[in-house]
Amino acid sequence: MANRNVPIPRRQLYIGGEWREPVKKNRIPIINPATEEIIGDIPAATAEDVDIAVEAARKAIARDDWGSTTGAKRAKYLRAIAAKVLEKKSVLATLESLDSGKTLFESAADMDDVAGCFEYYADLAEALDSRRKIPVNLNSDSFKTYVLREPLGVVGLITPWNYPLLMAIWKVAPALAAGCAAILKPSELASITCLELGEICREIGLPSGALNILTGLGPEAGGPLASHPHVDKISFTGSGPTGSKIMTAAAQLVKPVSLELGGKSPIVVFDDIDNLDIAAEWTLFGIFANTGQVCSATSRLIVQESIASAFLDRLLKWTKNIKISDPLEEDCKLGPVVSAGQYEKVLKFISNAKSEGATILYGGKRPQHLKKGYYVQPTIITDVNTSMEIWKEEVFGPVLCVKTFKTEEEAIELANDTKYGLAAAVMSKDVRRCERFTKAFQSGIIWINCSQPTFNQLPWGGKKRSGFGRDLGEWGLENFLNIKQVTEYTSAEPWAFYKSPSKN
Ligand SMILES: NC(=O)c1ccc[n+]([C@@H]2O[C@H](COP(=O)([O-])OP(=O)(O)OC[C@H]3O[C@@H](n4cnc5c(N)ncnc54)[C@H](O)[C@@H]3O)[C@@H](O)[C@H]2O)c1
Ligand SMILES: NCCCC=O
Ligand code: NA
Repeated sequence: MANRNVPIPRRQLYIGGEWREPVKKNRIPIINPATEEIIGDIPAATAEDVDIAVEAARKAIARDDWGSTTGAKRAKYLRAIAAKVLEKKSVLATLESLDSGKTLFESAADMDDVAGCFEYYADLAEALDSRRKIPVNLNSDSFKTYVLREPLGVVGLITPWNYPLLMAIWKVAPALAAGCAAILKPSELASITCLELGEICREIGLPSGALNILTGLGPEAGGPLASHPHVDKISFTGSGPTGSKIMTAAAQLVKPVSLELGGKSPIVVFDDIDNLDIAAEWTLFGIFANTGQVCSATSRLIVQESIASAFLDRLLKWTKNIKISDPLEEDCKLGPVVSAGQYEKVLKFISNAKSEGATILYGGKRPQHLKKGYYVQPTIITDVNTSMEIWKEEVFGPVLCVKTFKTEEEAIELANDTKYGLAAAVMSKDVRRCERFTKAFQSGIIWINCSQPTFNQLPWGGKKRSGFGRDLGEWGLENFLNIKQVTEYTSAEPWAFYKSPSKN
């Protein structure tokens, strides 16, 4: 077991490069979901703190050391942050697990991803210097034109708890690479590592106000950020209902938003797969990794009827082998869900499925050997029909529902039978068929013969009610850039649209 006695730092809000007590001095308890114990507290920002942070960010934009630096200089800061994250990886990973219930293995992998994401956007920040001003040839003797890419300004980043630091960094790294000044509002359910990012920024000497971190409740801290007149954009990751509120607030000021929301993603398994075990493992990884609290979790298994029984049999064998324990224990593969609220919500989805007539093939309860903590067994549900809640709604927990199909057409129809459109997976050795599914799936992310692998270079986001806009890749950087066209009249001749008064 890793050292669970890692002290939980008592931090304040990180504003203008320093720690600052919230104006109203309120704090929110930190709960370890594995023990249900209070292990510390975080500051609770309100509208007053948002105002102070926005002012600090505006000053940073106006200063030479941030707003008008080169991408190459900003890249140095990003690389310094990446190096510090790696230096502190073990403590950060432990804190992430204590706060969110994520297995230590996954938390450590997240820290590598966090550092990799800063490195990736450092490369893009450097490359931006040569793309900052692009001439556009009009074949005109009278006009010279070019297009500028400039930082968008002050940006608000509102993020969820499922990958507490990683989801924040998917926005922080490109925002800083672009030269914006950012205000990060992480989830009140898991904010520790985001506050530690503040300490890292302080240690590496990030110019003050370039990144500000306001922990606090959604409506109290996130709400005023979304509706602030001097915040130029909101980039949000979280649930659909909150996304809708943020879009409504932003709409009042015609403020741009990007929304990364939930999903109910399908994984379609065909009978031509060579190896049932390989497909079974990907299927389980697609829904039980991070205890199913993944926006892109492939939570609907659509399996060809001819192999359904054999495949379910294999899934059960693999599922029974998953170690469920305190996330800091070695080889733990399934920790608790994040909070009491999430625990109740997941169990309610399972009991509703049962009362609607579905069969709980495996799991569905608290594991018997764990008396405390928000643990839910990995759960597989069969006899599902398309009108059931469990087929339609995002559970955000370790719950897989299963349907069978006979034909390819039927599989596509079932896969797209959702209001969401984040991700979709197909398992088949038929290359042409995989191409047909790639085209037919109504989603932003397609996995072929796998589920969930995620790379910094690739765009991340969905369609339908999974939101719009893209994080990651070059698209993630474009989110934070203003495109400005510049047109110069270069002719010595008059424009001659009006009759010249000197000719009267
Ligand atoms: N598409 C993606 O990339 C992606 C990634 C991770 C999570 N998610 C989604 O996130 C959801 C789970 O995360 P969650 O429970 O933290 O979501 P949530 O919507 O409850 O909270 C997300 C963030 O919004 C803040 N917030 C809440 N109410 C607010 C308000 N009125 N105004 C401004 N901010 C407010 C919260 O404090 C938190 O920081 C799931 O639906 C999941 O699918 C999506
Ligand atoms: N692999 C990272 C997925 C992020 C969404 O929840
Ligand atoms: Na917590």
